Amino acid sequence: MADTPTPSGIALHGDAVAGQDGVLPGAALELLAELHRRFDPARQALLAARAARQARFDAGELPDFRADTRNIRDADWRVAPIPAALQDRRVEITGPVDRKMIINALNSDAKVFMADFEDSSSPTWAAMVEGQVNLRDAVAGTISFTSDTGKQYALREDARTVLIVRPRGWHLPEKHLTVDGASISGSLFDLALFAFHNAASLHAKDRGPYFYLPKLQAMEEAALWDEVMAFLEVRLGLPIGTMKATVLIETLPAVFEMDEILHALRGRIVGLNCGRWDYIFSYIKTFRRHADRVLPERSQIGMTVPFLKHYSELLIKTCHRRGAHAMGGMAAQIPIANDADANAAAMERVRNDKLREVKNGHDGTWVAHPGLIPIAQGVFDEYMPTPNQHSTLREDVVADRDTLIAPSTGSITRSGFINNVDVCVRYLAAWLDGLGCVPIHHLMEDAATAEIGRAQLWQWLHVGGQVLDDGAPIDFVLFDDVLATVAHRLPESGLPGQTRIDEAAALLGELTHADTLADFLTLPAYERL
Ligand SMILES: CC(=O)SCCNC(=O)CCNC(=O)[C@H](O)C(C)(C)COP(=O)(O)OP(=O)(O)OC[C@H]1O[C@@H](n2cnc3c(N)ncnc32)[C@H](O)[C@@H]1OP(=O)(O)O
Ligand SMILES: O=CC(=O)O
Ligand SMILES: [Mg+2]
Repeated sequence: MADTPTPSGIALHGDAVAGQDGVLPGAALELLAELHRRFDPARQALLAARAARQARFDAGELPDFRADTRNIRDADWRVAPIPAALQDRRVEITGPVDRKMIINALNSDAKVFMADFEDSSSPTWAAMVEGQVNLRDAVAGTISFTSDTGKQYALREDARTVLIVRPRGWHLPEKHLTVDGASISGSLFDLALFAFHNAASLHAKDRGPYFYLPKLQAMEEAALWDEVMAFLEVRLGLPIGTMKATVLIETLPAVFEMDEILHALRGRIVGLNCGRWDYIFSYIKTFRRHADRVLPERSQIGMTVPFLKHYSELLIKTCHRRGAHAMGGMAAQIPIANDADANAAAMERVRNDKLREVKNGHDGTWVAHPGLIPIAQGVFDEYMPTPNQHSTLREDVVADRDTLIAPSTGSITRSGFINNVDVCVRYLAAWLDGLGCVPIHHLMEDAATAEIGRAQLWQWLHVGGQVLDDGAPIDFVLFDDVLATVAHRLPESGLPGQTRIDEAAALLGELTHADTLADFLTLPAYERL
């Protein structure tokens, strides 16, 4: 690793990648350093608060609404008006920040493209820097790409899809840039660099900049985002409130602070989103020591399971009361080539998922693949003739603490157990190889979906007393045997990440045997990138 000398206190680590000098000029580095010095102590304190809260959950406490913020929940207030470009968000496509993906997504008929530095990105230095280059070119309208087969890609002149960027979550460091010897936060790096390069141009077009904020756990974390954005607005000469945010409610603690999160960002927030996959992961993580709330295998945890149904409906009620969008989430099915029946069944599942969302009152939804846009759009066009449905107040929804954390019934089958191991190893291998989103067994898998399998394996093995539906105990003999079989079989499979299978299996073994559930799979994995 070569270190590149830069302005005082700032160091770049690792081999320089194409486009790095353009993305990280001195002025951008100075801005990042200033952000780090100003805001990193607060970020560290918030991460420590997460750990302290989890320790209380581990000791038996249950999450609940906060007593000290009752006045925020009870008072009548609304979020700032939503800009024209974000009024209608019925279909949002998401995807990692590689060049072809960005062009295809912005050329799609989706209302929004969420360019993702988070769940669907493996944060190699090259991917993070190239992602900034690609987005800068996309905003400038000059992005183009030629594939290995010679296919040319460019933005359509009439492309109208609105860009929203999702930076990494507060927990993730960017180790290739240190300030005074400490890694900068991935969140600050992604958001600030994107704003530095594109804010003026987007603002001039009434297009933002707009952001999706992931994995928040508390209103204080939202308040920190608000401070960061206000600071950047001043530095970049934008009116306060120009940067708009949509917050993913994808952790269990956050569902108890939805009003508070909207309130903390009320000058700039336009909606909340049901990030269902991380939410399921967070439910498992929060209750990792609670044997009475162990979830069944992943295939049995659909959005109609009580704790998920109540969460999504309360999100709609909360948002609409405050004048904010209540965005739905991602169905994991993707088109299946070469098997018409399987494809029809997968598309029907997506359609039913979107139908449930629009009928419940969501204002829009996510798709993982362009082939799903017509399905989602068809359903929302049919049931939502207006740009959004904020007038659906859902005052009928009663979601108290107990319903939001309700235990689930179901089973753990042998194939469900094996599937968790198999998907985790395949996904981790791809991630270590630089791919953050891959199709596995015809489903979209990203960091959030993989976390479910990883956390379940740990919990099933550590909470005690778990058995498969055939009566076999879930123990380390079973796990080690399945892991060895999977790791032995996979190298034959011709998958992305094939060369990292052994490393992925070793990491899963280590994480699953550890006495404590690691907070995020991506933290130990990042050390190996
Ligand atoms: C839990 C969460 O956080 S959800 C949000 C994070 N997850 C995502 O964003 C999912 C993004 N989706 C993807 O990465 C991909 O769709 C995958 C990995 C699931 C499947 O990818 P592939 O197997 O390559 O799909 P497939 O071969 O069918 O792609 C067909 C075409 O659609 C394009 N495409 C696929 N997905 C997307 C997308 N999300 N956005 C734009 N274009 C896309 C491909 O680039 C390809 O283009 P081409 O014909 O010009 O070559
Ligand atoms: O980010 C989305 C999720 O479901 O997790
Ligand atoms: Mg997520």
